[in-house]
Amino acid sequence: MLTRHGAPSTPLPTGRPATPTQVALFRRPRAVPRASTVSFVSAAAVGCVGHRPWRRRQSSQRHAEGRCYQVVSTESQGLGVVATEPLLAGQLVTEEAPALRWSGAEDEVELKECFEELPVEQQQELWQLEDAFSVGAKTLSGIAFTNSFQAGEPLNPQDLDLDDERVLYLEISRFNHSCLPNCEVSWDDREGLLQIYAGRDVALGEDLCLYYQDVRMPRLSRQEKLKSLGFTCACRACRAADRRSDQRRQRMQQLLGEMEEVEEEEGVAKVQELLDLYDEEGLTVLHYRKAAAFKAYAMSTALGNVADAAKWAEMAAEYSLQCHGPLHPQTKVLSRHARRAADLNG
Ligand SMILES: C[S@@+](CC[C@H](N)C(=O)[O-])C[C@H]1O[C@@H](n2cnc3c(N)ncnc32)[C@H](O)[C@@H]1O
Repeated sequence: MLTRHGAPSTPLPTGRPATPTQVALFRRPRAVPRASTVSFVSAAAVGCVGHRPWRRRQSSQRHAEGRCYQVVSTESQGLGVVATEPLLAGQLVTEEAPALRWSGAEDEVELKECFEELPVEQQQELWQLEDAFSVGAKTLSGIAFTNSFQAGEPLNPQDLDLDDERVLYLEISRFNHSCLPNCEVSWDDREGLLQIYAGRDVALGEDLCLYYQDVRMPRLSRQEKLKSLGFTCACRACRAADRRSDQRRQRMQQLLGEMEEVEEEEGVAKVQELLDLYDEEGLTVLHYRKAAAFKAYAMSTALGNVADAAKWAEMAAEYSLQCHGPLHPQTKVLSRHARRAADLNG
């Protein structure tokens, strides 16, 4: 919340992705029937906002020819996902209903009971998923540790709580992590769907990757954190081990910390520096940019700078449109702010 700046009391959209996270134990999960409406989406323009087109075409059937991606074997990351056609920034890549949804802790026996309530076909699919934790034979909890997401879109990373609801998806589980991701997730609370959007334009044949954790830190810190998720990151950024990249990400981390304390005027300059660093680093994550723009909007509002406030609000709304789509509550709220700020600016 940015209320202490006297700016909008709207919850601040943050850059925290819904990440597959290790959960120690499990409580009774609920089996969620797999929606027959799971849709796979490919490209076609139906709308255009500002300089960044927002595009989607929805296929109502779940079949291969409706998809814009394919699951393939990768060299060093097991299975992964590649684009089977060029994608545009802000394009909905896929959305999926969870196969399992449970309150995320404590009882493996109950997890097993719940798993057994799933139709056999789904049980078999679930056993095919990666298990990065078990030594020898796969276990259900190992699969859940490796592939589940936290349900919902918490406002702050600190909100992450092991009791939170967890969700597991059969298809989306195949998206690998990258510290230079080109896709990001959005939670659709209305239907419990997880959606994946292209964070930038993507070429045919490119790997489609999410980020399982905040990637705005130097390589060694990223690697250490990812080890707790059971693997050593082999993404392009980690393989490159570039000293300048580490310096940029170190500075991002520093700026994000400073932003919590800073005076508004200095804060807007820091947001701009952060966005410039994202550009230099090729870090296209729309959630990060949306959060930064919203922060600058709030601070510009507090400073009474209506022209800047209108510019930042429009930017935040546009990023939200691209990483959440037009119906998401954050997009609606940010669009309202953008309209109000534009009116004030005349
Ligand atoms: C959610 S699964 C992703 C799909 C998985 N590759 C598969 O074969 O089903 C997460 C697992 O994929 C692998 N993985 C994902 N991103 C990776 C990366 N950047 N580097 C190395 N392994 C990765 C790790 O084994 C990790 O535990």
